[in-house]
Parts: sequence; structure tokens; C-alpha cells
Amino acid sequence: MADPVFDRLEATIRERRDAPADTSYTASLFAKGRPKIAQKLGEEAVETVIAACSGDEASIVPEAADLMFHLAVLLADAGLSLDDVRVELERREGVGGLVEKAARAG
Ligand SMILES: N=c1c2ncn([C@@H]3O[C@H](COP(=O)(O)OP(=O)(O)OP(=O)(O)O)[C@@H](O)[C@H]3O)c2ncn1[C@@H]1O[C@H](COP(=O)(O)O)[C@@H](O)[C@H]1O
Repeated sequence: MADPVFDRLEATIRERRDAPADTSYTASLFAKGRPKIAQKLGEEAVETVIAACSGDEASIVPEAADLMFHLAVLLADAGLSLDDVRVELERREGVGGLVEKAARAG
């Protein structure tokens, strides 16, 4: 993702795809398959929402990190990467959300 931490994380996640499930949390997620990975991503999203509404701003960061990790695993399971998301965000640069929504409605 043009960031060393994200790049190293994604490299580790890719390595874990072929690791035995009982040696690694990431490997165990891959072994359980897409529905489990998606479920965990949803749980982490909810935990991020709860943190966001808790009034404890610092508690958002660890939940957001869990969310990003599980998103990276889901993307890897689909043969995608955070860089694909970066490219999509880059493509959207300069197109305001309200303008984009109006174009979809029209
Ligand atoms: N960044 C992370 C990371 N963030 C969160 N998690 C794990 O994600 C899980 C979050 O699930 P929960 O909070 O629901 O905890 P849980 O109760 O253990 O989960 P369940 O049993 O309910 O499914 C925890 O086990 C966390 O440890 C992560 N596990 C791994 N990584 C990275 O992935 C690398 C490889 O990890 P392994 O695959 O475990 O070797 C690590 O070195 C890290 O860099």
C-alpha cells in the first residue's frame, strides 16, 4: 500500500495462506474460509462503531487496527490487496460524495 507497515502485514498474511491452521491465527482464518473471514470483519466493524460511540477516543485505534487487519485478510482471500483499495480511492479523488450520488441517481 506504499507504506512499509501495511506492506509487511500483507506479505505476512500472504505467507500464512499456506501455513497449517493450528500455527497461526491468520492461517486459521483462511482455513475456515470466506464466510468466517467476513464474519470477523463484521464483528470488528461493530466493535469499531461501539468504540466510536463510547466517548473514549483512544479506544477507537485498536479496534480500527483489528478492522484493518481483517479487511487485509479478506482482500487477500479474494486475491486483492489494500493497494487495490488505494487505486480505487485515487480514482475517486476530486469527485465529491454528493456529486457521485447524484450521478448514480440520475
Ligand atoms: N495484526 C494482526 C492482528 N490484529 C488482530 N489480530 C487477531 O484478531 C483476533 C481478533 O479476534 P477477537 O478480538 O474476536 O478475539 P478472539 O476471541 O481470539 O476471536 P474468536 O475466537 O472469537 O474468533 C485476535 O486473535 C487478535 O490477536 C491479529 N492477528 C495477527 N495480526 C498480524 O498478523 C501477523 C501474523 O499473525 P499470526 O497469523 O497469528 O501468526 C502478526 O504478526 C500481526 O502482524
